[in-house]
Amino acid sequence: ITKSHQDDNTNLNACLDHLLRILSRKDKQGFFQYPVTDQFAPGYSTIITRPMDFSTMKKKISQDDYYNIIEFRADFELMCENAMKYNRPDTIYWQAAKKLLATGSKLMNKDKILGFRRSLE
Ligand SMILES: COc1ccc(C(=O)NC2CCC2)cc1-c1cc(C(C)=O)n2cccnc12
Repeated sequence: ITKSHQDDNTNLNACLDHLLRILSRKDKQGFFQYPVTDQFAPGYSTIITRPMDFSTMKKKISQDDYYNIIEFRADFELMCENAMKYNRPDTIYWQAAKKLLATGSKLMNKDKILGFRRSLE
């Protein structure tokens, strides 16, 4: 019997929720939990055209917005790259983003993703 589209998404969403929890736990200071506001970061919305944060990624999972793990990883990388673009290398935000990006790359490297996909079949 063929699996319904909904089944596929349920497995994928369970996978993505798991990845989000692991990555989110690394952000102990909460710098990536919510959208950055211009109030805290002057000029942020003009410098960063595609903002991303963990709460937005969580909402996208619940709305079935991610077709696969690659799309989820792209949003994660966007979130880290935004922080390394807006903030200078000597800031706590730039350094936190770099560390987070390294964790994500290990967690979602090509082989791991292949393994995930096989487990979804
Ligand atoms: C949701 O975003 C945040 C939430 C809380 C904090 C925060 O607790 N900042 C205090 C630590 C020194 C002030 C910072 C941020 C924050 C993230 C960021 C990012 C991710 O660029 N940021 C940049 C400039 C100024 N503040 C921030």
